[in-house]
Amino acid sequence: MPSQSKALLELNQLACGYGEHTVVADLNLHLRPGDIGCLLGPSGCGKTTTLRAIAGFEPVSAGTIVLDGQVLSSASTRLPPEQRRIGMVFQDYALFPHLTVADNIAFGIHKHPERKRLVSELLDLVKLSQLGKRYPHELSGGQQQRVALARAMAPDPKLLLLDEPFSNLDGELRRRLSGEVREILKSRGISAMLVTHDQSEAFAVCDHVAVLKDGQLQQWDTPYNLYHEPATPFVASFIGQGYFIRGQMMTPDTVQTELGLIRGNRAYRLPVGNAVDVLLRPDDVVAAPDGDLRAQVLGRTFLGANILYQLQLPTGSVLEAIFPSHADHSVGESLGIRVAAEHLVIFAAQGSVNLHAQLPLEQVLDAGVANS
Ligand SMILES: Nc1ncnc2c1ncn2[C@@H]1O[C@H](COP(=O)(O)OP(=O)(O)OP(=O)(O)O)[C@@H](O)[C@H]1O
Repeated sequence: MPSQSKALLELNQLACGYGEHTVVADLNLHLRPGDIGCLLGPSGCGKTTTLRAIAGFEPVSAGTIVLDGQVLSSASTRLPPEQRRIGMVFQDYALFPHLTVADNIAFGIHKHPERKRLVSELLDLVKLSQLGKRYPHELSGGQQQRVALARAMAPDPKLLLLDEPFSNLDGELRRRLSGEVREILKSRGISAMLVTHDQSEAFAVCDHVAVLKDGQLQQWDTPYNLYHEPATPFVASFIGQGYFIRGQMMTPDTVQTELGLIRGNRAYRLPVGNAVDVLLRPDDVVAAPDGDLRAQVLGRTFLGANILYQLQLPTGSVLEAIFPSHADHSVGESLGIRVAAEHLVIFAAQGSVNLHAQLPLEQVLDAGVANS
């Protein structure tokens, strides 16, 4: 997966903030040409600040922002936003209310000799060719967002920045438009960086995602790796669902837990004998009707094709499991389960560790060997 191709956008040891207040520090990431990247993290972690620094609206206090080999920002230089060849799509679309859709799109290319053709192409691309003469207030939210996208694409920027582009839209429209935007960007090979705090949106739209916490980069990786190979406990709990259960390293690739002996698909660097926390996603737990390991249904959420169950183990530990909804279990029912984790995610145990209190060994051994 890692490619040797030259990065389009490089953030190198980037630090930025407001006055003396550093918001983001030591941020390193490289976006490849044609890729859609994402800055994801909880409110206040510095996503918008980073995006605004890339756009040239905020200074950087250390490190560099490099686009296509050119240093745009450093502690001593800042190329003005209009000279960066970067397009921006804002959360509130920021369309000009007194201009038609076509004139909004043409705004940044009014001197271009082929302006008419370009506007017509872009209208087609964003599926608004019938609405060129309308004004923004005559459009739905999703249509306004597509105009904003077309307007940002018109000057042929090297990079598009999108700041929470779907946050004003709800549910189904949000999901559909985010898919459409990905298709539009991919069809033109446009590189983009998007800000969101919505993990499912980041996964649906982006090739690479930076998870930020308190202005620190936790991981820059593909959605698949963030989910299956989170680098830190924060990423593990921020991305997707899951619970940690306590365990003990038995060999470099096996952990003893109350769910039995769980084997990973590689050797881990944690010393044998150490207490660890093992992440179990709902899809890591499968039904084993005749199994010895039992769990009680604490709660259930019907999701259509699947049901998400909250389960309690005999020790009191809680985990989640997702099963197809044709097997319908009620709260209070006892289920046989086993672990089928292909990507075992293990961290050194967090907080105070009392392994024996958490994991009565006889119970562990009674539970048998899972996933071995
Ligand atoms: N203009 C400003 N002056 C001073 N501090 C600011 C300014 N804008 C943002 N901050 C602070 O910088 C930190 C990061 O803000 P930022 O907007 O980058 O976060 P974010 O991750 O985009 O959050 P959200 O998801 O809520 O938009 C916050 O503590 C915020 O209060």
